[in-house]
Amino acid sequence: MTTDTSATDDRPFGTTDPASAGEEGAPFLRQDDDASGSTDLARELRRVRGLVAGSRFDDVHDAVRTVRELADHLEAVGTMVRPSDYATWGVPEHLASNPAIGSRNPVSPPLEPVVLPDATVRADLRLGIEYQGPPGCVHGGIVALVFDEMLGLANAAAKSVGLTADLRVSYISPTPLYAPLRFEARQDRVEGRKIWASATVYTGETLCARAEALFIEPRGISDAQRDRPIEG
Ligand SMILES: CCCCCCCC(=O)SCCNC(=O)CCNC(=O)[C@H](O)C(C)(C)COP(=O)(O)OP(=O)(O)OC[C@H]1O[C@@H](n2cnc3c(N)ncnc32)[C@H](O)[C@@H]1OP(=O)(O)O
Repeated sequence: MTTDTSATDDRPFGTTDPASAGEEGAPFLRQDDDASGSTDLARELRRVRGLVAGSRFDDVHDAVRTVRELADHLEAVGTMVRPSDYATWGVPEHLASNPAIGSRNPVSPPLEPVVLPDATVRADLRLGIEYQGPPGCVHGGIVALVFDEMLGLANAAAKSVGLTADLRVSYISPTPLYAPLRFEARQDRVEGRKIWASATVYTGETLCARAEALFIEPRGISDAQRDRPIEG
């Protein structure tokens, strides 16, 4: 496997300005497929993940061989991206490998956030057995993961950049698997480098959990980076 050191050029990633969203919201994040098939590959691997975690099998040794061959093939034909290529704000493509929302990461839940005109970010989704914690319910760590991402996106919608410093989740009632879930996050206030944001997840009328978080803007952020927190 070779290493790509030139991953800092312009890529088709970005966000929608809340001002241009209608009442129903507009897709917030743009993570265009790079035409290599990587996004489709991640989609199929998500299916595999759900099937492996949620099925009983008599004998899957043939599948083990197939998947091992696939991994060997990908290792041979791929160009490894170094995390350090994406280590600064303003280099957006790292989003694709994000475990909460990355289009190329098979681990990421099926998050398709929309932004509302008031800069609230909303995501409607269902989570399958691969996200199970208590029987029939979503794992609390997964709820926290989705909250963290949604809160970060709400900051991006409000044109700010922050690292999570403190994240508090109150689990009010179990978050059911396979049920329609609605996550909503919004930025509450900013004081200097401190950013407060909050979020909820409901199934129907039932509040499952809520989150409150403090983010800290990294030192040395420029106005341009603040203005375009994901596009860079
Ligand atoms: C668009 C995609 C969105 C993605 C969202 C994903 C979010 C993430 O996963 S981020 C990863 C997880 N978070 C981290 O790794 C952060 C690790 N922590 C750090 O790097 C540092 O602690 C950091 C940057 C947060 C703060 O460090 P630093 O810049 O030195 O801040 P510092 O100057 O000490 O503090 C600034 C202020 O914040 C306060 N503060 C800092 N940390 C905390 C905290 N944990 N709790 C409460 N207050 C805090 C300080 O008291 C200080 O307050 P004041 O100005 O009133 O004195």
